[in-house]
Amino acid sequence: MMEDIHIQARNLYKTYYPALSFGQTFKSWFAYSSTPAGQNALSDISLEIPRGAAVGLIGPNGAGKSTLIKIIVGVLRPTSGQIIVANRVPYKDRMRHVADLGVVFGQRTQLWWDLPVIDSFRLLKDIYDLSNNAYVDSLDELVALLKLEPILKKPVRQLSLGQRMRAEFAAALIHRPSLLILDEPTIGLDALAKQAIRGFIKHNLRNRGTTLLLTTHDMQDVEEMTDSLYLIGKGRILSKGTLADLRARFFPDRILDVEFNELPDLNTLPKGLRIDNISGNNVSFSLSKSAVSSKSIIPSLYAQYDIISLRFGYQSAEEVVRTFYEEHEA
Ligand SMILES: Nc1ncnc2c1ncn2[C@@H]1O[C@H](COP(=O)(O)OP(=O)(O)OP(=O)(O)O)[C@@H](O)[C@H]1O
Repeated sequence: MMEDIHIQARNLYKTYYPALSFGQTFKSWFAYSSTPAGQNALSDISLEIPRGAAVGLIGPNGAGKSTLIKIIVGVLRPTSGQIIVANRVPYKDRMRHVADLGVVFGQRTQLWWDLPVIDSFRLLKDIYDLSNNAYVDSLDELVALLKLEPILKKPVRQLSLGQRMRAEFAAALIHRPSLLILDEPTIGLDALAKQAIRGFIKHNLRNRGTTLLLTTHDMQDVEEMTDSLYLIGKGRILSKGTLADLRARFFPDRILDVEFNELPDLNTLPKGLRIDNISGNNVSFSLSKSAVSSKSIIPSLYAQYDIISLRFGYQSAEEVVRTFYEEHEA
């Protein structure tokens, strides 16, 4: 069976031209070359996102993520190339497009600032032209999942950022869209509020088949909410795949953190272990996957040393992505 592609971009370019003053515009009519130099925010972007996938778009500041999101949302038109979302061209068919789209921008609100939260939801009911039943079903579900009951009657301006973001998610999903776009959804949130958002996405949204597109600088977001990612730099797609692929490419070794009762003489380590870092009685080792199996290494370490705790891990997503961009720059 052919995969159902939800978002497809082919050879997208977006060039921003500087705004010209009247005088500059007038001059440009007579200049030999009348096209002002533009800046390519996107260069030759092609991607395919299957329905139901959860995809992260990551890249440094200015890489072009927001520009790409705006084209997918339909508020920007590409300079050239093709964008199709659910068989529609977003910027041409905006009414039908937004009816099936939810967006959460961490830095902006879509709620009415001075109104109680519930009034924003009622306004959205009218905007999306939802039936009473559809609205009540969806609202009840979102209020329960996002724990909104205590804040429904509060004006948005009185909410903490964590409360407001939960309300933003409800507003983005009240019409049960098939595509949810999140632009830095956890920015500025404390650890608990981040966890509430990530948990909601992982446990409640993913199993419904909603397609998720996420941009973030927070690699924990990527790790917990997405299955694959596109790495963008200077307006181009530099790589795509899973975090596990990327990790295997840059950090094939596993990490073993050991806390010793007393730092021992580590000259006669079991084969395949390499010391990465020593801090007090804690030692981080690299463990080359091909050389040793964790099953055999644990008993030999315990037999040889006085160990308090031992933990296997992987290089953090942050480190993996940082290394990718560093290598790419080099
Ligand atoms: N309206 C605009 N007019 C002119 N240039 C713009 C405009 N919007 C963005 N740009 C430029 O396009 C490039 C890509 O910007 P974009 O905002 O898409 O990047 P980003 O990856 O979202 O960055 P960030 O992580 O900082 O949000 C940048 O060089 C930016 O300066």
